[in-house]
Amino acid sequence: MDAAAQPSPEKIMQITTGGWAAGLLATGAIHSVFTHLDNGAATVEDVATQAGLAPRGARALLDGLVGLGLVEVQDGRYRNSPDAAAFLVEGKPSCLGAFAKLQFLDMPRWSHLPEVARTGVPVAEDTADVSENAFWEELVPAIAPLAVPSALTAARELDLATAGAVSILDVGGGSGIFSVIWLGMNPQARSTQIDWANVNRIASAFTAEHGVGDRFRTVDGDFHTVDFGSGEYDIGLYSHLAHQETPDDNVAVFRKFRRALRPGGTLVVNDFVVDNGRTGPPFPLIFASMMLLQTRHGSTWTQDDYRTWLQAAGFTDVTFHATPSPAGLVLAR
Ligand SMILES: C[S@@+](CC[C@H](N)C(=O)[O-])C[C@H]1O[C@@H](n2cnc3c(N)ncnc32)[C@H](O)[C@@H]1O
Repeated sequence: MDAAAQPSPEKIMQITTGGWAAGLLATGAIHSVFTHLDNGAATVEDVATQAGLAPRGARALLDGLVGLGLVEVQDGRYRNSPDAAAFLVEGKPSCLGAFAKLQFLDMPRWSHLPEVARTGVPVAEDTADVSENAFWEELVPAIAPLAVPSALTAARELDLATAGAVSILDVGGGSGIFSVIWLGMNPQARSTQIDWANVNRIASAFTAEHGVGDRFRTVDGDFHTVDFGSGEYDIGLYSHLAHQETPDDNVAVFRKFRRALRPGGTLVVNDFVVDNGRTGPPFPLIFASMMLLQTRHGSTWTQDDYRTWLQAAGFTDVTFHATPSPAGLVLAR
C-alpha cells in the first residue's frame, strides 16, 4: 500500500501529547529561554549557563522547542523562530510568556473535563461570577498582549486616531490595555472602565505607566448592576466578556450600552466568535470547553447569536471583522 494513502496517527499523537507542548513552551518561558536567545545565547552551553539550567535540561528543552517550531537550529547554534521572537521575548508589549505560564499552571483543571462534561457545571469555586476574584489579577496582565491586534483593528475601523475628543466606556476592561492603545493614539480621547476594584487598581497603574492615566477613570463594581449612564459615550467596549455570560445577560448588557452611547455611537465587542453552524474557527470552538470548565453558563457564541442579541438591544447595524488573532470583532451601531 502507498504510504501516503495510509492513515497516519500523527495528528492524534500531537493532540494526545499536547500537554507536553504546553509544558515545553511554559518551561521555556519560565526559564526565559527565548529572552536569552534574543540576547545572543546560541549554544546549549550558553542557554544552560545563562538560564541556570542543567546541560542535560537545556539540551532536552531546546530539542523540544525545535520540535515545536519555536526555536531553529543550524550547526549546533540556536535562535528564536519568528513567532517566538515576536511573542515570547520578555519586555516586548506583545509577550505572551505570562499567558503561557498561567495556562500551564492551570492544566490540572482540565483533568475535571470528563466530569464537568457529564454534569455541565464547573467543579471549582473560582468561577467568573465571583466578586473581586484574585484570579482576574493574574489573568488580566497575562492576556493584555492578546488584545493588541483587536485594539489596532478596531481603531482602524473606527478611525480612532483622528476621531477627536471621543469618550469611551470599557466594561470589564481588565488591564486597561484598550485604553492604553486608544488613548495613546488619540490625545483627546478619554475612557472610563467598569471593573472590580482589585482589577481597576491594576488598570490605573498600567494606564499611568503608559502616560494616559490622566484621561482614564474607573468605576468599581459588578457591571450587571452598575449604571452605565445615558448618552455619554461615543464608543462602548465589551472585550472577552460575552463568553462568560448567559444569552439573557448579554442582551441586558447590550441594552445598557445602547442607552449609554450617544446617537451614532459604536459598541465594539471583541471575543472568540464562532461561525454559524459551529464549523470553526478552531480556537473559538475549543475555547467553549474552557468556559464549560470555568463558568456556570459561558460558551463561545455564533455570529447569529450576537446579531440577534444586539438587534434585541436596539442596535441596527451589526458587522463582523477578523483580526490577526483568534478573536473577532463585532461592531454595532
Ligand atoms: C477575560 S477578562 C477581559 C479583560 C479585558 N476586557 C481584555 O479583553 O483584555 C474579563 C474582565 O472582566 C472583569 N469582570 C468579570 N465579571 C465582572 C463583573 N460581573 N463585573 C465587573 N467586572 C467583571 C474581570 O475582572 C476582568 O477584568
